[in-house]
Amino acid sequence: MFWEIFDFLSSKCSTKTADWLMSQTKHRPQVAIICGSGLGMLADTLKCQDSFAYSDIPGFPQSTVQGHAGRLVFGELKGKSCVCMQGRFHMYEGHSLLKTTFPVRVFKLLGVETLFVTNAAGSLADCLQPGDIMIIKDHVNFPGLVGLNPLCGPNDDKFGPRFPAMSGCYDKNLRCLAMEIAKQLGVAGLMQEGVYAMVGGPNFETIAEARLLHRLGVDAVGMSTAPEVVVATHCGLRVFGLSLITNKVVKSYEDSDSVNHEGVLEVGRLRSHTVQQLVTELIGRMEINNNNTNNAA
Ligand SMILES: O=P(O)(O)O[C@H]1O[C@H](CO)[C@@H](O)[C@H]1O
Ligand SMILES: Nc1nc2[nH]cnc2c(=O)[nH]1
Repeated sequence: MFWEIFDFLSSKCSTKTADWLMSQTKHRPQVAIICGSGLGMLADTLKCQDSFAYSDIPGFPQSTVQGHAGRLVFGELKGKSCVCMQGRFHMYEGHSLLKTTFPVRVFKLLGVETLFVTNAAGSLADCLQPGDIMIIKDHVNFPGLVGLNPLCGPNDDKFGPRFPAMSGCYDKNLRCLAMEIAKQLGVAGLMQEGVYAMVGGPNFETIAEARLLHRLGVDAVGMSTAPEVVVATHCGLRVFGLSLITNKVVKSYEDSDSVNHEGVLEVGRLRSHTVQQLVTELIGRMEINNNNTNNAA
């Protein structure tokens, strides 16, 4: 009963929100971008903007984290129609996973075909330094592995199947194109592919946790992204993801470094231009398949 009410509300709500947005803007986005902590400047690249505070959008959750402005920006980028979330929702804010991923289904209903997810993350791999950019090749969804998954509850067949495959959820062609663009922009030295892991947060890792993640083969860790990608893949969106490495995760008891959110945001500011260039070129050069038949509407 509980799940039935929840599911009904989610499905109805996303349709209501998408309809409201379509009544307020002429943009019909093909691409959606979710900005990670300190990466909200990605929206500044959009031309002919229509912008909405989350608090004005029916059904939208509210951002509570510093570095997440809480605005949905529509606009054009290199001839493609885009929508950009300046601020995402995290599980640790107290949102249900249905709420943290709610915008993804709204994007599907708006006709979006490709989702760009970005985040700030700590590095566990020795070869990833603060300021580097990791193209996400795959993820480990730790909350998902223990049942904290936005797809739990009755399946909404309008969006996708009960048991969606997640192998290949980060599009290989887009990953290759991103590396090619990085070479042309002269920033290939900052970039490599890796595995992102989502943990629940809001605390950063203990040293024992950091060592565990490292041994498990995780390259970068954060507190977001995986649920959005699961929901996007479930409803057939193509996904590209990148992590801006904002800090090294402390793995040694001898190391006196410690991470804080202000430092995370600062690295975002320092790398804003490069991240903007990469995303702009990638969106400009990627093919749109127009395979969002919008059959979830
Ligand atoms: O994942 P995004 O939203 O980029 O933010 C990352 O940065 C914050 C910690 O500084 C956490 O919210 C973590 O998930
Ligand atoms: N969990 C986690 N999230 C982050 N976001 C940015 N840096 C970090 C980090 O070191 N750990």
